[in-house]
Amino acid sequence: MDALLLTVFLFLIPVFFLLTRRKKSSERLPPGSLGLPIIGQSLGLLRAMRANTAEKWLERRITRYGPVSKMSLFGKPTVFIHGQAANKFVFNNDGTSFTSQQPESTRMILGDRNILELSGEDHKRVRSALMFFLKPESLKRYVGKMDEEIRNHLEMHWHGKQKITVLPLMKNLTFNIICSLLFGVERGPRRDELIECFRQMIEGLWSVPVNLPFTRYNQSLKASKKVQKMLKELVCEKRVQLEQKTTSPLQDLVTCLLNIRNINNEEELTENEILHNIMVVMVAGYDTSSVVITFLLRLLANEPAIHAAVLQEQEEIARSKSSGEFLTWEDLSKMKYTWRVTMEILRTTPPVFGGMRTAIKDTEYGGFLIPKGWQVFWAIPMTHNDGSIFPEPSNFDPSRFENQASVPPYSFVAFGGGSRICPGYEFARIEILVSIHYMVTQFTWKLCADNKFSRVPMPCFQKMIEGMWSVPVKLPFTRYSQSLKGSKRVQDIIKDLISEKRIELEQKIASPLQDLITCLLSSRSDNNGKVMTEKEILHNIMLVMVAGHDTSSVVLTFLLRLLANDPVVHATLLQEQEEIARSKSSEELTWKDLAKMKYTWRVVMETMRITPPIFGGFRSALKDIEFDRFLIPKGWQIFWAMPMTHMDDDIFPEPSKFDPNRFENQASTPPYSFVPFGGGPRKCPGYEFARIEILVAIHYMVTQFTWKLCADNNFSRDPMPVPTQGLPIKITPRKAC
Ligand code: HEM
Repeated sequence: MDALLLTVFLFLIPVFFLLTRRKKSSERLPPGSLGLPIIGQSLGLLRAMRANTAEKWLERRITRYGPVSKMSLFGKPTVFIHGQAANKFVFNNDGTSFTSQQPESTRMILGDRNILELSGEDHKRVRSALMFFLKPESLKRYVGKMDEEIRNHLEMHWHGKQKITVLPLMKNLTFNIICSLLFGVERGPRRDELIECFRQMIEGLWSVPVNLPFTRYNQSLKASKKVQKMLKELVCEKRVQLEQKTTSPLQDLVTCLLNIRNINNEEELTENEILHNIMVVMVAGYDTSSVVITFLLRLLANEPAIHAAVLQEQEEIARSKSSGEFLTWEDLSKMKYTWRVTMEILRTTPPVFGGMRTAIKDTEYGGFLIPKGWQVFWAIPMTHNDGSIFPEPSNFDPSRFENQASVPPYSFVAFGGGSRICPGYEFARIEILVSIHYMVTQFTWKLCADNKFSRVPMPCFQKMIEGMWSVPVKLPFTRYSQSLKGSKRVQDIIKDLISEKRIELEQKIASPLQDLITCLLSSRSDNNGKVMTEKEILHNIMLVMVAGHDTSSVVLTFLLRLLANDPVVHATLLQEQEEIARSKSSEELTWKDLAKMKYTWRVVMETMRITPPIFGGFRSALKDIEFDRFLIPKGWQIFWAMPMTHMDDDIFPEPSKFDPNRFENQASTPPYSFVPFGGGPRKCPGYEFARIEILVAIHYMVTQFTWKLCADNNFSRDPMPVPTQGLPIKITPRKAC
């Protein structure tokens, strides 16, 4: 018995110490809550990012819990730290206390030998190989090449255009620069294919890693395989060229990496390391500089004084060059004011919000424990908006970077710091400065739409639409679930809009007929004088958005396809539209002009007969009904399909023939036969709206452009009819627009 007691006692001693030690550690854990299992605070942070209030969200936590707090992000316990000292702590302890932390999806898509996954000696080796190309001494010789790419971009996408959308164009520009300088892939089909696959690949980079046929992650993995295959071929070609001395080791990043040798004269990086790091550089260089240039253009449109000062600096440089001469490294060093403006953009809207590290051992910060395996989250804006470092931080003031030495260390961290500081800094600087040089000296611009921004890569409305016709399985990775999330965001935005409009109506700043929302807010029921509820307005606005979005766009797409394939119809339609155009000076089209577009509308009708955007619809039987001697029981669905009537040769002889003239005498079309807009009390109320938008759009398209189809002509139903390749066309302006 004594022996038993002694054994139990001896067993309990370590357990006691373990428990008390654990208790002490947990007492030293930072304050805060880990929230719900798995979800934690992830949704809150993501929602705040989308609403562009992530800084405020974090500030609220700081007010509540102090400078160091715990939370749970993306399924892992996390310690949030911020400020200059926190930045220093994270940057200086990389490799000793922390390791870089990427989501599983990133590792699988970009490859496990990419620099973000590496630590210690491997990280140093790969980084110094990348830096061999990305250091200023090497990059100096590529300014001219960058210049050529940017001028080309402006020639193709800016000149001759009245309106452009900046962000997608800037992404296109930065990708083209990467292709040219980093991979030596010149313009042409190979570059186009690479761009397409790359876009698909990055879609799923931050997605939930569930590899099922319909997930984004799965699509992204497939695209990543294609990109890797293409890059592998490229690496092989470059290797042969280097061996045959038909290319120089300094030609581009790939040749540079292949040429670096270790002490045994073997390639310093393995094939996988080269591949995975080319991929990471593609991703890192694509989204960052493009965002900075976009925000610079927005700022220059809003701030005439800053624009004037940038222009003056750039014009002086332009005057010192002969026509067609490329910018040089020396020219860039003269762009001091422009770079200060860029730094202030990077301070106020850093493209990278912050980063994550994983603790590789128990570590202490600010008197609290960061347990081994936990994440550390550091956020750049918290330092950039610190008034003790940058006085009046919400003022946009480039002069704060006049004396850069006066900016305290670890305070301006848009490019990170320490051993993982962004190696693309100089590359980004060149592309931003050269782009701005040509943009300000060759163009002026004004903003068309609103100025707001959020931190979401995907437009939420598009996401909502994508899931409309999906199977309603609410799991985190399904289209349906993405769509529900998109819908929530859209609802939030519309709710805000309704509130704003309600105030504007009350204050009589807006008229009841201003738009659909003001109209619905002002409307009263004929029967009882009741107004619509907030929910009714919200849900019906959403419905109108969906109903009006996919339908007219599909009709216009199929019209363009038809007009490219049928020269006779095109010529007749063009003649009608040109007559109308000739009767006008530069004024806008009117209701009367639309009434003259008789032949065009017949073409539209025939397009909708053959390819109705809506396939059909469902009704639910409220009671047992009989149709054609059969019973449709109460509660059953009725499915009616439009094409069956539109293709009925008793009604439309030779139904597969495209013949707009069958609508010459519309009264001759039997009732209930041509039903693209439905019929009865539920007939589409957007009929006239669609008519106007289609006719106005087609008027300007045919009078200003000619076009040819590039790819195949097939289409499928998703459930709307969609050309399988989105209908790429080659357009040529007919006359100066
Ligand atoms: C304005 C443009 C850019 C900004 C603001 C930016 C920002 C950053 C930041 C903050 C980090 C560190 C993240 C961390 O420590 O967790 C980083 C890392 C990195 N950046 Fe950039 N970046 C920019 C452009 C580029 C370009 C053009 C390239 C490539 C040509 C590039 C390649 C990389 C790579 C490879 C890393 C990982 C470095 C490592 O782990 O050692 N970046 N960037």
